[in-house]
Amino acid sequence: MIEAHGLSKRYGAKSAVDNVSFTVQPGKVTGFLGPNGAGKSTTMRMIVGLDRPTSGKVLVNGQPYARHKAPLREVGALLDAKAVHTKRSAYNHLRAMAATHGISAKRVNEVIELTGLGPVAKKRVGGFSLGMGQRLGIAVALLGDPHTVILDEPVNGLDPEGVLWVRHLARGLASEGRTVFLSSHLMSEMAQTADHLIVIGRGRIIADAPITEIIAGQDKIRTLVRTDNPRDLLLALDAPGVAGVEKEGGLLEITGADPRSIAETALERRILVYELTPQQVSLEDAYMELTRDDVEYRSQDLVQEPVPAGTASGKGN
Ligand SMILES: Nc1ncnc2c1ncn2[C@@H]1O[C@H](COP(=O)(O)OP(=O)(O)OP(=O)(O)O)[C@@H](O)[C@H]1O
Repeated sequence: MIEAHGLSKRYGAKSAVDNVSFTVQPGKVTGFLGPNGAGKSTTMRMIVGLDRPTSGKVLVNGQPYARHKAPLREVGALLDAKAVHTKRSAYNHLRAMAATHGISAKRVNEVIELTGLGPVAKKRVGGFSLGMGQRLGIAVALLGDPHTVILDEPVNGLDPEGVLWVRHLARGLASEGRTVFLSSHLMSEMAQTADHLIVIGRGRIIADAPITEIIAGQDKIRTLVRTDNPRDLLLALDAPGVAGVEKEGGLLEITGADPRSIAETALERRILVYELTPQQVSLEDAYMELTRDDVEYRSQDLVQEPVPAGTASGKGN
């Protein structure tokens, strides 16, 4: 179990993590979801003692990470897949890690097998693809057979087969009763892997709930209706929980009423409807909506507004 209490991290004037509290339970995959720069890596680094909190604390199985006698057996983490000695082979890298933590050579072979590194285990890590490097990072995280596994963006650089493999691995580890904490900026990935989601934006928690609850919360029926008489249809549909907005050209966007009941109401009132399109709110849309104000850099911020001809600011005149 991981417990964060009022955890904050500032880098000078920059607040990377801002008074965050959450619990990551064993026996589940918990997804840590947020846009770039939201504070996921910083939080994960604080969990394993690589960054010192400015305030607050975080405990792993009841103790700060550094207090555990055999931390690698307690917590396995993939935080930066590139942080390896590039001249060593994957096997030698794992052997060296194992030797310094009293872990057997047998376990090294087990994790090589488990992560599918067998065919490249004797090759120099420097020549590894992003995906192979990622698998090596996961092998290191699993070396101590830890109760708690923390993986920062584990599917980064993996091909579809690799993504599936991480998904099965995470689910398998959780089914053995371990605490599994995975970060991602992709809702679609988390939706298929996690049981529980913690969503972070600009260093603050914006959602912390079982994935089923998050999906259910987004399950609003939205229907686009085109009619000759939008006003009358809106009046006729007026009921608690039903809302409608009139868009251009007789187009209505209706929430809270299913398409059939909209059609029935229109028929009763003899209002002509010539388009009726149920809209699916995808989980990805819901996530974008949830984090819209919490994205650190938006693509539009990076695009210069074009200046219409003849309205230049006077430069060069
Ligand atoms: N060592 C540092 N010095 C200064 N600022 C930092 C440092 N590390 C992180 N930050 C800033 O803190 C904020 C959170 O960064 P963090 O890497 O934790 O986010 P993230 O959610 O992991 O994002 P990403 O998905 O891009 O890795 C960002 O604004 C980042 O620029």
